[in-house]
Amino acid sequence: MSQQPTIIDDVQESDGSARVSSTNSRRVYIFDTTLRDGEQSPGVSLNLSEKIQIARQLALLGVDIIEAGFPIASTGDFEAVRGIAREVRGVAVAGLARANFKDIDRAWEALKEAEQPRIHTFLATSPIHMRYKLQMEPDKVLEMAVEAVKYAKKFTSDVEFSAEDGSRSDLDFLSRVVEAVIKAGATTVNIPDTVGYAMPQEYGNFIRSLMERVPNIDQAVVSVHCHNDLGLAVANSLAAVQNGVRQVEGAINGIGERAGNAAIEEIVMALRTRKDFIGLNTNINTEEIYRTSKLVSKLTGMIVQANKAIVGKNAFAHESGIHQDGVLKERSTYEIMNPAMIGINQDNLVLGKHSGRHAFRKRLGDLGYELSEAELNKAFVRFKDLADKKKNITDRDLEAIVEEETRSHVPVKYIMEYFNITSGSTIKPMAMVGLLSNDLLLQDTAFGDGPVDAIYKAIDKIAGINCTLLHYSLDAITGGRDAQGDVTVKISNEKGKSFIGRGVSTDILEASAKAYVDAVNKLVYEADRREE
Ligand SMILES: CC(=O)SCCNC(=O)CCNC(=O)[C@H](O)C(C)(C)COP(=O)(O)OP(=O)(O)OC[C@H]1O[C@@H](n2cnc3c(N)ncnc32)[C@H](O)[C@@H]1OP(=O)(O)O
Ligand SMILES: CC(C)C(=O)C(=O)O
Ligand SMILES: [Mg+2]
Repeated sequence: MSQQPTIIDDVQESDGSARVSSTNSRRVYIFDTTLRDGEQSPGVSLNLSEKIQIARQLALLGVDIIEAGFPIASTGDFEAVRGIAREVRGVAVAGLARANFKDIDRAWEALKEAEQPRIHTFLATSPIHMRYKLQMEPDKVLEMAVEAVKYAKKFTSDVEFSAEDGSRSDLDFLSRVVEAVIKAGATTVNIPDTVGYAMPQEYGNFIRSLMERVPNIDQAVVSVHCHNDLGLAVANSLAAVQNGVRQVEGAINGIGERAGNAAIEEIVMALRTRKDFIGLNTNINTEEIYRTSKLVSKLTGMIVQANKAIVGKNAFAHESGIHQDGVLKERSTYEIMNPAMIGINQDNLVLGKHSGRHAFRKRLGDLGYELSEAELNKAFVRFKDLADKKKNITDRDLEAIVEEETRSHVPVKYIMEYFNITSGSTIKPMAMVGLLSNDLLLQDTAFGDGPVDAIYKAIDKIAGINCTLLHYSLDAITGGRDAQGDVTVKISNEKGKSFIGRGVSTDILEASAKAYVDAVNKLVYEADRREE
């Protein structure tokens, strides 16, 4: 791999902002484009208040620059950039503009109230884009790029120029463009891999060669902006960083045009976790990563895949017994990052059919159960049977297993005999329930807020109890139209003691009724014992 950059401290400019010569800093600037390129994801459209909410969270996360939008694109985009520029402090706010005066004027109009406004102007430099899209000769492109930067510079000292499709550009021509735009005043030059075509080593070498060729390169921060068409956006960004780049552009959760942008959370955590290897820092408050990811996912509607690095639901979950045992003994056996660093505080041991006794005992311990070795072994067998049938084993399932193991001696006072429901859109649901007790059929009726509630109230009347329903959950044990409904309820008596009940049936009302009767039997047994 390429050589490490020389490491010295950041320097502060007279305006207080850190502007550094690319290879000389330990610091990598994080330029977030979730609200611009991220919003270019098909199907994503954020309104003003959603964009401001995300921008505020990005500021908390500690990104250095928020690209808030492309002001000329629409009134909505203009207002979002202006709103963020006005309201979000402590971070640079950028607006995108094509290399023309009209776009730059509009961008400045939106940005002018920002604490640190940045105009980001761009123009493609690859033969394919210049010939077919722009339909311009390279010299004209160079001239337009310079004019755009000079014009933007009239408004703000902070001007970024992006050579769109930079990675597919001719190195000599690109070097001329980069040198010229820096001379014109660009303080950041970005070399995007616009179509996600580059390979990490190739891109790293390309960036290094470019930086070696441009004599005034030290007067600007060199940046990259990688797309994920071949799944290499993060790898390419890191290769560029290792070759001297000090600004990385990306989006939260990797959203963006087509296959998306480099995922900021992955770049940041790679730099943090492998600081021993790369030797560079960011200013990111990593504990805010998970919250930011959740917010972006919720507001954009772009679901994060479970196995997505850093922020996916499974990113820190261990399901296999051998891994769980290792993690319980020493986390670093299977965890290269502490999830708390990312702001994830959930339990990372997921119980399933591949789990072992160590994890099972630990979870039961967390739920407050201390089982003898024999009880644990019996419960573990039942747990494995259930895990073979059911994908997600919940804490309620575990409680039900333990309850059944440790309270299996509870005599069954009531047996569900039948229930009938009267329900409809214009009447309050009513249930008639029959329970057998010592061969006697006990019946009663009750109204409820729904059919399940009506059944439960009728059962309460028959058993003469007054209890509180603490929890109700319904899972499908098997898939398909004939799926078995598995209901777990948790009720408590007037002293606050809780009892779990379970019922299984293809009819979910029947499963609900059976679960409740099961819990009620435990509750009345406890009450009868107290009276004796
Ligand atoms: C790699 C990127 O992500 S670039 C950003 C992509 N994002 C977007 O395009 C989202 C916002 N875009 C829009 O709302 C619209 O495309 C607008 C408002 C910017 C422009 O709309 P229109 O004026 O109708 O033009 P349209 O989008 O059809 O075509 C783009 C025009 O800009 C030109 N152009 C493209 N890039 C640049 C550039 N960087 N600088 C100057 N001109 C450019 C094209 O050559 C084309 O010009 P032509 O009309 O002379 O052929
Ligand atoms: C506008 C530029 C930076 C871009 O989004 C790209 O090249 O992908
Ligand atoms: Mg892009």
